[in-house]
Amino acid sequence: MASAKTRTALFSLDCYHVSEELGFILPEPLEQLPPYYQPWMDIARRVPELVQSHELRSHIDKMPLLSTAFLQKHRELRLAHLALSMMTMGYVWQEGESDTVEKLPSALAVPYWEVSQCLGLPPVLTHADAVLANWKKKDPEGPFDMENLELLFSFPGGDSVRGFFMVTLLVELAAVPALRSIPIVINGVGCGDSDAVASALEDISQSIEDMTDALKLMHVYVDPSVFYGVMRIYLSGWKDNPCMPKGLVYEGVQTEPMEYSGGSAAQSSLLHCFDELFGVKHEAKSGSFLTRMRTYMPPAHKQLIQDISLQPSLRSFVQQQPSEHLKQAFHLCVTKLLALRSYHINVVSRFVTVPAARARQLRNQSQDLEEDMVSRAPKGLEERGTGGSGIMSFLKTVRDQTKDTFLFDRSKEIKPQLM
Ligand code: HEM
Repeated sequence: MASAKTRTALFSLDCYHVSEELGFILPEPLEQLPPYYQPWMDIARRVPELVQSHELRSHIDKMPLLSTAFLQKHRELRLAHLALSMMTMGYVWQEGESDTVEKLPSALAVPYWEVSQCLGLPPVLTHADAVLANWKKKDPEGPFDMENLELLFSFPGGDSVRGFFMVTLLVELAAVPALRSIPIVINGVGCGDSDAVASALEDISQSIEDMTDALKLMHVYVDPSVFYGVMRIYLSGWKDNPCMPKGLVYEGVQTEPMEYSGGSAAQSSLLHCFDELFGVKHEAKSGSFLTRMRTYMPPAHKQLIQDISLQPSLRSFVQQQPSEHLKQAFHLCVTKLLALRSYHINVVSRFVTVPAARARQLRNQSQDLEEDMVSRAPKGLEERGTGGSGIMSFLKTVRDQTKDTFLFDRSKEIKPQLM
């Protein structure tokens, strides 16, 4: 039996807004705000059609300036942040990269800023909005799967938008067993129980493999040309973005422009948790991008990552213990994480690099560009992720740093599908 001292020191997920069943996913997101906020909801729900008819900006310009005082509960604030984010991205990118805006009007900017302050999120669309809080079950009693899930809000791009956000949601869901095992690993290290740690690490490695399998669904549900040519711009931000070099003025908040990165699954807390748990050390430039991405997460999730990083090192524990079983389990985790990152690079290549090359080729041939969706994609984003990173070099550096976490050089022996 654990002593009172060790019991009080046990690590648990209780205070980090992590759900037992859904992990970082917001459980049962609200679908409606109090009736006072109907003007927001009416516009936010129509973003795809209003962008396509070039009317979103004029609707938002006529919107009343509403008080945020009637938004109290966490789920209300999350829904408000999501709705305001969708409107903001649509407003900024309605005319593509060539005719962006310098200012967000105060009726949008002021409440957006206030809601963001309450939640500790930035005033831009984040992974926590578009994925974690943007879902409902068609049949509330039915399963949490592709057929039974739908979006609360969307962008132009039809089924591919749903596919992109929902597949990402399913990746989050696949990681829940891994999240649940993190306290078992930390507590096992704390009391020197190498069997418990090994078994929890095996569960984590299985869960990471399931994340990779879920990510494979991207190819089923998302059309790369629609992703690249139509919807990707709406995820883009106004930091490190050549289309908006000055950033964006939030009217009524501050006269100076502000810069924020767009939505990216680099803002998902999952891999940040695994990196801290396994002791993956990132190189300076990619590490600082990833650290900056943590400021785009709900504060409780960011805190969890931070607290995992403060625990005694799992990697050193595995090194010191004589158990071969433990070493194997740790290696399996790093191998699966490496395989996930390698597979993700494949996905990015298919959804960004290949369409970008095609768009360049079409431009050089100066063909009838309107014919092809990819050629309508913003040129400024060709080399960049929506989070603003220089894509491939960043992703490959992060993947290679993961390899350095092996206790000894097994990377050649294990042969994950590296590119
Ligand atoms: C079509 C699908 C996807 C594309 C095109 C894509 C693209 C990208 C890009 C361009 C980056 C670089 C950072 C940035 O500037 O945004 C990135 C980073 C990242 N993405 Fe994705 N992504 C996709 C799906 C996903 C999914 C479903 C996940 C899982 C939750 C994910 C997890 C990550 C992570 C964790 C990073 C940070 C780098 C790392 O830790 O390895 N991505 N992604």
